[in-house]
Amino acid sequence: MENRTYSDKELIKKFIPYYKNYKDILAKDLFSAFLTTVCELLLPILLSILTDNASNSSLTFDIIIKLTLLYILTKLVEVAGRYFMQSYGHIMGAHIEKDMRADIFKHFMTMSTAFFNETKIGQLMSRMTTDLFDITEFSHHCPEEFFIGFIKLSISFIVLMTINIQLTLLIYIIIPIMVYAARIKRRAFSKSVKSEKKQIGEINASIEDTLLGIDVVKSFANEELEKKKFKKGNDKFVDIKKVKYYNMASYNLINQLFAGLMYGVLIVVGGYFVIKKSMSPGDLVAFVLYLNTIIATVNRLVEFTDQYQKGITGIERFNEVMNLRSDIFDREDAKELKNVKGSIVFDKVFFKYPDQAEDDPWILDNISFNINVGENIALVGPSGAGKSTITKLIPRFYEVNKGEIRVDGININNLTLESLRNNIGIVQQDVYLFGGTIRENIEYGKENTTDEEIIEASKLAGAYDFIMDLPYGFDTYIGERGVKLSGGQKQRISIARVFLKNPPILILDEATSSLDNTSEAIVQESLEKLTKGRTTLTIAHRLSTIINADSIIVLTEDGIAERGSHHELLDKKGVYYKLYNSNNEDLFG
Ligand SMILES: Nc1ncnc2c1ncn2[C@@H]1O[C@H](COP(=O)(O)OP(=O)(O)OP(=O)(O)O)[C@@H](O)[C@H]1O
Repeated sequence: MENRTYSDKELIKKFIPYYKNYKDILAKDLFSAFLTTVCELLLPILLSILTDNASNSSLTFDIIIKLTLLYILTKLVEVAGRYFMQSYGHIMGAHIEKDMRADIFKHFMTMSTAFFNETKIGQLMSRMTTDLFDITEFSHHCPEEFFIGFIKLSISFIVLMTINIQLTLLIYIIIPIMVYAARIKRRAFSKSVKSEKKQIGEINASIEDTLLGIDVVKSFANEELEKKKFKKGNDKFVDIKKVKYYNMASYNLINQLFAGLMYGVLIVVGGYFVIKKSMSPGDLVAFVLYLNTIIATVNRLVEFTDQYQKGITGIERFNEVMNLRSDIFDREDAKELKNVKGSIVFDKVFFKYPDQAEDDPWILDNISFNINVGENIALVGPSGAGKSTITKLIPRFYEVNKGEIRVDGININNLTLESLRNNIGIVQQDVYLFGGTIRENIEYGKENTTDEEIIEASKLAGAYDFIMDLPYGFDTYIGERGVKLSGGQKQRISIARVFLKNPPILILDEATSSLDNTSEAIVQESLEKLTKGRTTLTIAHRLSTIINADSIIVLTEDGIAERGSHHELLDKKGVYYKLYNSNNEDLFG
């Protein structure tokens, strides 16, 4: 928890608004906690009365019956209070967890592509599960534990003070020393628990790494080396465990020593006061029972510091995520892109990815070109030249560093992201389909679609026939819960999505080799239909696409080398001609 931006107090202050909608549940939770605790604290008094009557030989059945009835009553209230406390506390926690999860999800949706490229999805998932769980537990246990602890220690103090001031003060002086010593050991214990978890994580990661790369291990006959590497981590695990258990044992030792000390004081000093008749035997019994409660409360509070720390760390990490601001957002005076025709201009564009160092060369270095309305452009060039980068800049997944990109003559930075992206259709090589039905995946292209529209779009995409052959047609589940689709089938579903969206601008990333010949032909046919009447930029790998394009842009690492039709470029006898004739596959990425 070193180098923290916010103190515990500031973090708790930021967290408190989450209780706002659940004040009534919190009040009920704490009231139940209060009832339970007070009832628990009544038991020593009942036993003290019983002992005093017994030692005075004044115990009667009448007293026993009254004490028993009182005991039953307090026990019933105590049990009921605990029941309500547990229910209300956890229900409030669940509400808070739901609200925080909704907030973090909403926030993720505002983040840019760069954020998701730079952040591991696993880490984000952990924030949505582990951190939120810790915060939920904190949200009700923290008020409950501190409230109960406070009531128990203060009521015990008041009751014991009315019995014997000196003895009470003697015991209460020992408590802070006990808390101090116990906390030191508890912290050391918690630290070793963390190291243990980290080590387990490392061991698991190393097993996973070796098993995933088992072919490489075997081909280098490196099994022994892997075993040695693994043994090191596995041995370290035992060393960490040793420290953990020593710390755990010392923590218990300290607790027992101090408890022993307090009981010792009670026997010696309490016994003395009983002999001196300034305390009755019943008072001594009350002291013993209250001391039990005090020690248990102190231990619980010290142990609760672990959960408290976890909760605070969770809140801190939650806060960190919520404080992240997307670097791509709508400008204050952003305009809607309406009635789009579809011309695209790159005007002296310089670009570097956000995670690149300042002195790294530009990925796009002063790139200028224009695509007229309805034109079909093929982008070709060697791998790494920046073809995909160009296509990511048009929907503003990243923003240019210098220069500007204009759609219909308007700088895209001055448009709302939603209106810009609504007018661009993207078909990627690697199609991602969401869990759910085929219909849901196609509908993703447009809200409130009719069955006719979905059927029409899938027919245009060449997907209708294979969908109808599936067990439940459009209602067939895909992915883990349902059928597995081939690469070509997935492509066609993603094309159907774009048909439904019907955008004036298209960006296509042509598949290189993942499709078999038949699928490729169908996909190609659907794509040709899709591009009709739309401004299209295709990262082209196939000669047929390149030849059919209105114009070819040849991108190399030094920028745009040439532009023209296939025949023009061949006639020019420049870069394209050389690459084409040398049959260099890199020409097409
Ligand atoms: N998210 C990123 N962060 C940093 N650098 C990146 C990122 N994505 C791509 N690059 C780099 O930008 C350069 C251009 O990559 P890009 O993917 O645009 O090339 P490409 O021409 O499409 O290549 P290919 O045909 O292999 O897909 C490469 O050097 C690549 O390493």
